[in-house]
Order: sequence, then C-alpha cells, then structure tokens
Amino acid sequence: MKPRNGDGIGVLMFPWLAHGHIYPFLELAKKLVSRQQQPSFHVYLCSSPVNLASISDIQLKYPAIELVELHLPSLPDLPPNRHTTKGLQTNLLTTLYKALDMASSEFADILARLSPDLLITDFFQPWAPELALSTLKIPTVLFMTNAAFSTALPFTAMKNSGRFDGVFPLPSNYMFDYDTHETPSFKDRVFWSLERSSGMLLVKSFREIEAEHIDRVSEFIGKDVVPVGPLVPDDSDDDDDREESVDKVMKWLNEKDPSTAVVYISFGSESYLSGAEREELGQALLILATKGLNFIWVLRFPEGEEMGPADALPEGFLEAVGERGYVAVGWAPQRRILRHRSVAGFVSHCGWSSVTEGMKYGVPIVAMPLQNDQGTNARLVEEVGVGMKVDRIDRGEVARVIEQVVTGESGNGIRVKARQIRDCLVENGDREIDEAIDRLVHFCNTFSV
Ligand SMILES: C[C@@H]1O[C@H](OP(=O)(O)OP(=O)(O)OC[C@H]2O[C@@H](n3ccc(=O)[nH]c3=O)[C@H](O)[C@@H]2O)[C@H](O)[C@H](O)[C@H]1O
Repeated sequence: MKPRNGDGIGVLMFPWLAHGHIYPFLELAKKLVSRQQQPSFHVYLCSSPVNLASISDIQLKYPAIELVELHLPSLPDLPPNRHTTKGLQTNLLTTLYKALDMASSEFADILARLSPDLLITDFFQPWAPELALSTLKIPTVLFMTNAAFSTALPFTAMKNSGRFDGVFPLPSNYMFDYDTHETPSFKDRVFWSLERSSGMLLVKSFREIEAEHIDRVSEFIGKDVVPVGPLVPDDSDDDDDREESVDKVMKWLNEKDPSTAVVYISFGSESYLSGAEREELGQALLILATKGLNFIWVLRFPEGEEMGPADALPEGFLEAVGERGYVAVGWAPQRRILRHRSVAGFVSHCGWSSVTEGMKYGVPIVAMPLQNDQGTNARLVEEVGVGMKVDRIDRGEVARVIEQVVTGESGNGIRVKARQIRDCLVENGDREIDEAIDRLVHFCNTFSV
C-alpha cells in the first residue's frame, strides 16, 4: 500500500485514557520518529486535552510527534478535567468508557482529516479500527501496553474449558448504539479489539521473559504478535527534572550511606490502598525500620479523597521512622529512584510499566497487586523469578516478604535473577524495537484490504 504522506509513514496513535497506556504509546512514538533509515515516521498522538496537557512539551524534543485533541462530551460527574483515569474514582470508569465511545464521530473526523497510513490503537475503543478500516481502508495495529501473559490467560481458560474454538465471541459488525446497547464490558472491548487488528499486533514486552505467552496469544488470535521491548524511557528523557519535589527526594536518597538498603513503594497512577491496607503496610515498615531498613513511600489518593501523611499513616508513624523513611505525597520520580544505587527493593502494585521498569533497573519486586491485570503481572514476576507476591496485606506477611526479597538469604536467587534480566536488557539494547519497526514498515507496505 502506497504511503499516504509523501515518502514517510503517517501514524495516528490512539491510546486508552490512562497514564499507564499513554506513556508506553508515547515511548513507541519516540522510537518511530527517531528511526534513521527511510521511510521515516510522522506520529499524531490523539487523546483528551487533560491527558495531552501532561505531555505538552514533547514536541520540543520530538517535532515529528504532533498532539491531536479529542473532545469527549461532558457527562454528569465527568467534566473535561476528568477525561483521564489519573486520580479518577473507580466508580466513574464506566462513565469514562461511555464518554470516549460518544466521541467516536469526532474521532472519525480526525481520521478523515489526517488520513494516516496506519492507526495504532488500544483495547478500550474497538470502534476505532472499524471506522479506520471500513470507511478509509486504513490498516490498524493493536498495541498491547500490558503483558502478553494477561492477554493469553482468558484464551487459555476458555480453551481448557472447550469454549474457545478460535471464533471470537462477538459479531464482527457490532457498532456502538447507546439507544439499544449498554456500554460494552471490558472483556468485550478486549476481544473485539483483538479481532479488529488488521493483521499484526504489538506488545510492550520482550521474548526473554514472555516468549511462550507472546506465541500463545499469536496462536490463539491467528495474527503476528510482535514484542517492542520494555519501552522504558531513556534516562535523558526524565520528564520531572523541573520539579522541586524531585530535588527533595533525590537529596534524601543521595545522603544515604551507600550500604543502606532503601525500598521504594508505589502503586501507580490509578490504584489506591484502603485505609486498612495503609495501616498494615505502615506497621510492616515500622517493624523493618527498627531493623535498619529505609524506604520511600509514594502516597496517592483519588481526587477529592486526599489526606495528609499524618492522617493517612499509623499513629506516630512519621516520628517513629524519622530519617529512615521518606513519604512522597502524590508523585515521585520513579525511574530516577529505581536506578539509584541504594534502592534494593520495589514494593509495587505491578502495573505493567512499573514491572518493566523494575526489570530494566534490576530491582527485585515485592508484588502487592490491587486491581486489573496487576494480579497476572504479579504471577509473571514470580514465574520469571524477579520477585515475590505477598499473599495478603497484613503487617507480618508484608514485613516477611520485604525482608526476604531485599536482604534474606532465601531471596538471594531473586536478586540474582533481577540482575540477570537487567543485564540481558542492557545487552539487547534496541534490538527488539528495531525489529518491530521493520515489521511495521513491511506491514504498511504490503497491506491490502
Ligand atoms: C498498563 C496499565 O497501566 C495502569 O497504570 P498505572 O499507572 O497504575 O501503573 P503503571 O503501568 O505501573 O504505570 C505507572 C507509571 O507512572 C510512573 N510513576 C508512578 C508513580 C509515581 O509516583 N511516579 C511515577 O513516575 C511509573 O514510572 C510508571 O511509568 C495500571 O497499572 C494497569 O494495571 C496496567 O496494566
């Protein structure tokens, strides 16, 4: 198929409205536009204005990445500043799905106006590939920002129960019609998006840890699934070096004696501990602090439920831990912290970007999954051998697993494996992403409806 935009390839990218999806898409866009050989790429990244505001300066460094606003309708409790999952109350997620669905006609206008050579889309808006392919004959690639394992699981379960014979459980001409249909479920959206991808999918993963799961998904859906590597931003791309809060936490970390083991604790941009879970984790850290362990804990709350550390943490917690603990309210420079020499463990909800960052920097993971695919990501962390999952969030169990993973004799294998995966990623460099981009070019040039 002849590229539409001169001799280059014009790509429209359309991630789901979550921080943990937009950033992997943005990393993929950076790799595409940085390609040296012909054809070059030009990327349009489409999202809500509130999401694009958080990456607005990307064009300073990457002029071939253009941001395209998609205006979702304002719905009850969902004004424009809430057209993102960051800080969104969980009960508003279905409303956000619906608002995005209702923007499909504006998206169709964007498609027609830009007329890209390729649409790279996400799981939650399966109407997008239908619009691209049926009216404009634009090929679509689904980019899975989650682990291949979490996509393979439902198919494996259905196959084992004999309910999956390769036919997708959705009529292929199903379009959104809110007069007659309720908003499609998460599962329906995933299956439908997998079916609608033109002929190739990308996955934010790498064969060293997921070859079997990548091949399994490929076999189930009958399309090539191509890994793009961990897609962890280059150190030079830290987007937080302007903030005073960054200096404070890095100063605290840099002043630590190099022999001090520091544990970094964070639960991503859209998952939150309950009050009881914060209490249990806090008590576990009090136990470990008396044994000399230090930690950085990122405290985040859904919008409107914010509280200060003194109210959010156990009675007397801050006084008891003193200089051994740093509580960062709202946000912390996660990648900068994870690659610091003193960081010896990562207590994580196992959002997929956090897992790949832990692996990139060789930090063993204490898995505390809270929702979505985090449970399957935690299982994968144990399967690969780079971490251990807490069985329940109570002070004894959490303290036991942190101590085991970070310093315990029995955790030594985990620490060795975490360093091995890090070294393998360093050695592989950009091999997988370069191969994936070559496959994408071939796909665009040979696609025919
Ligand atoms: C794909 C999907 O992403 C979602 O996003 P979420 O933000 O929760 O978690 P991450 O994927 O770890 O993404 C979080 C991203 O925010 C960065 N960060 C986070 C906290 C902080 O204080 N500072 C930071 O820099 C972190 O470095 C990472 O890049 C869900 O998990 C979902 O389970 C997962 O499959």
